[in-house]
Amino acid sequence: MTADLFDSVAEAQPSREQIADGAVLLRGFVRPIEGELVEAVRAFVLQSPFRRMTTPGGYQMSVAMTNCGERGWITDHTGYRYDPIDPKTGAPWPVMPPVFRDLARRAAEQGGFRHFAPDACLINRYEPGTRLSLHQDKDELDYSAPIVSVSLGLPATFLFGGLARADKPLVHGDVVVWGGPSRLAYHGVAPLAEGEHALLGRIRINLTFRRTR
Ligand SMILES: O=C(O)CCC(=O)C(=O)O
Ligand SMILES: [Fe+2]
Repeated sequence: MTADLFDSVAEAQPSREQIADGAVLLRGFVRPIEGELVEAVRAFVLQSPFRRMTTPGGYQMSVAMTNCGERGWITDHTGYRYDPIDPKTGAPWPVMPPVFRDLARRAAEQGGFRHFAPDACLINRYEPGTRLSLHQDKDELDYSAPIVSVSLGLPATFLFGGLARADKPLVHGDVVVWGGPSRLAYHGVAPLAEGEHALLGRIRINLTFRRTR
């Protein structure tokens, strides 16, 4: 416990960096609640496990995914969509806990977007070698709400708006918020490097909060 207290003084100095028009990087933003977030994800996956979904083109994604919230993002041979039911379990997705809603709202506010109320949280799991190719988040009905994206575990090189931010990888605790003029910016994740994270081991978890309608 004592070591944790000293760590939080030394490391958890949140900072806010504008990365594009309408996009900010909040370093260390979720460090104060990292334990709660990780425990929540552990509980979700008992109900709705990680799975590698298939794209409409028939490819299996290398990122394993699950969701929490009123609706979850899924892909299969018929297309991409949000669905209130987990196709793997036939039941609703795990409920999005207040700590998730609150963090998404607070982060969005730091990006200049007030009253963000996500109804979906996509949970991505990366292992070394896993990547996510460049794409836009555009399966939502209304682009006025931002995207809030939380990084936990191993660091990742985030590609945003055509720029490789290799000089400053996203690390555990960081949050990226993009909306407004950046809402449809292309982004992706370069293949994850080998590593071992103190809390999560050999993985990276990303939480992507969205308002889908
Ligand atoms: O893992 C990340 O940092 C990005 C995830 C993402 O872009 C997505 O889920 O749409
Ligand atoms: Fe995305």
